[in-house]
Amino acid sequence: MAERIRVGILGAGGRMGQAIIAQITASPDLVLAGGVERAGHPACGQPLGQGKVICTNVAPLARAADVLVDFTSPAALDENLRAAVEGSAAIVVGTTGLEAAHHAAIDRAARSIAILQAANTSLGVTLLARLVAEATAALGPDWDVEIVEMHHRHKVDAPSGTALALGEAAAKGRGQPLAALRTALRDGVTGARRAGSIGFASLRGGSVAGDHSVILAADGERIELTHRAESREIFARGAVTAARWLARKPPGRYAMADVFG
Ligand SMILES: NC(=O)C1=CN([C@@H]2O[C@H](COP(=O)(O)OP(=O)(O)OC[C@H]3O[C@@H](n4cnc5c(N)ncnc54)[C@H](OP(=O)(O)O)[C@@H]3O)[C@@H](O)[C@H]2O)C=CC1
Ligand SMILES: O=C(O)C1=N[C@H](C(=O)O)C[C@H](O)C1
Repeated sequence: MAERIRVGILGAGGRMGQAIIAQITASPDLVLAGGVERAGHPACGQPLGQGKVICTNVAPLARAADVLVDFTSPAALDENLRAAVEGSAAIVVGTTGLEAAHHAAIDRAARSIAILQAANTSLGVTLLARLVAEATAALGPDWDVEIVEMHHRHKVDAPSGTALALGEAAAKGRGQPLAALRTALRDGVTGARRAGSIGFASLRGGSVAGDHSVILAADGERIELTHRAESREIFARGAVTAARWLARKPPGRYAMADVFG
């Protein structure tokens, strides 16, 4: 039997960390190499697979794992990437709220290790992004693009990483970067809509796992492309599929579309 792939979980005590641990425990070809949490977290020191949850630094886990899975916070990314590079571990980055400097750090690390960054690891959203790019390319700039997302009351970043990724897909369909088309948040007397722009709206409440709609609106008609996550299991499943796929890949930056084909 082939060697099992050793997976380390960054943010092991979090909502996604727990959902991913459940998926790995049910996968005979994978083994938990341990986890990392923030100092003082109740999970610190608890046994996890072949290791335990450590709360000091990521380096020992990166050395013990073939692949790390990171669902933490943007503030943790630099240290997580550094540990992955030093430990020669691949890394799946699912954390959202990333800024240009985080993406530059991912690009640098991808020169020496395999990295997959995705704001949404579900199969449905991976396909939705492709459909959105095709739709905006086909429809042209007379169709206004608005992206609406709703998430649970605990979410800390807005717009969601997925909404921004769908915005990137819509902008790509128009052959432009999102930065050139994105509108500022609307509040007060905003003036009329700027032609060709892409708008975002974020709702927060309850336990919603993640809903995203891309609305394409023209004079007299409207298309709405919607994805609804019914639970975190779809993200966890995709993250584990990505980790398995990435574990033995050469250095480089990859996306979920590479995994699902
Ligand atoms: N790509 C995708 O498909 C998905 C992405 N996400 C994203 O994943 C991230 C996590 O989401 P979720 O699990 O709901 O959030 P949680 O807050 O439940 O989990 C994050 C965990 O990481 C820990 N953490 C935060 N910062 C650090 C740090 N510097 N070092 C070590 N541990 C740290 C947190 O500890 P503490 O509680 O002490 O802060 C917490 O236990 C978010 O950015 C979210 O948007 C979520 C779902 C799907
Ligand atoms: O924080 C969440 O929960 C989610 N975050 C991701 C995002 O920001 O897009 C993915 C998913 O929608 C759930």
